[in-house]
Amino acid sequence: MQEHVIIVAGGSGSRMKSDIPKQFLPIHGIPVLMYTIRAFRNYSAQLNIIVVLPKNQFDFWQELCDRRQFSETYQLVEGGETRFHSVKNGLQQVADNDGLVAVHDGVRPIISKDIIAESFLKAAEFGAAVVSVPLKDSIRQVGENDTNNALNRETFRLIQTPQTFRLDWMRQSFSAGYQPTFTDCASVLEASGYAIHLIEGSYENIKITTPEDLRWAEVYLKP
Ligand SMILES: Nc1ccn([C@@H]2O[C@H](COP(=O)(O)OP(=O)(O)OP(=O)(O)O)[C@@H](O)[C@H]2O)c(=O)n1
Ligand SMILES: C[C@](O)(CO)[C@H](O)COP(=O)(O)O
Repeated sequence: MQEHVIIVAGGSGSRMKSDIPKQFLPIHGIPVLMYTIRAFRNYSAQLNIIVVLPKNQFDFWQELCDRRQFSETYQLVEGGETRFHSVKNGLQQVADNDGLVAVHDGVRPIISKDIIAESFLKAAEFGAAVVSVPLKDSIRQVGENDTNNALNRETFRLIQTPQTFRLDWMRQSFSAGYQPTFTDCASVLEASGYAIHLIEGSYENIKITTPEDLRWAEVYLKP
């Protein structure tokens, strides 16, 4: 079955508050997005890789690639207003309808070959495979008037990417339209009635969101 990945890097990185978009920030001198693309290429030479970036960052990205002689093969696609729209733009570049498509955050560079392989394997079996980890901290729900109450953390999971799906399920779900509650692809497919199969992720598979995440990424990533 043909495998595809849409690596979304079309966001603005507002929480990082950096001068350059967080997907381009250097870790050991190498831009974050290059680690992410390489992780998927190392998984498979046959994988169809689609990278989504804001149109106004294409030239800067090309400069970075030239400077670092980064020559991995992938299709470059323009980002959208929200993550949902960026994924949808990426999906339009996939010609196939029978294969599997993984969606991964461009700013999750510490993704292992084993997790990528498992996500495709389980998506082939269940139709929808989403990477997750159990909570290590306690959890409380906050309410009005400064109230809060304990919840059972065993009943929760933190959701990561890759999130991998049958292509026909993806197309059907993304054609149903955007809802502001969508924070990932799993929520989009769930809204269309598809069951999500959770698979084990990794605590190292962090999403680079705020400045301290960069320091962890430096520790986990080898130059
Ligand atoms: N319109 C958007 C918004 C987000 N993303 C991507 O979705 C991933 C997860 O989003 P997040 O970490 O929230 O990235 P940003 O939206 O860039 O960050 P922030 O929310 O801090 O502005 C990132 O790889 C981001 O580039 C995207 O492709 N297109
Ligand atoms: C897709 C995601 O990384 C799964 O944890 C997350 O939902 C992205 O959320 P964000 O609000 O775009 O950071």
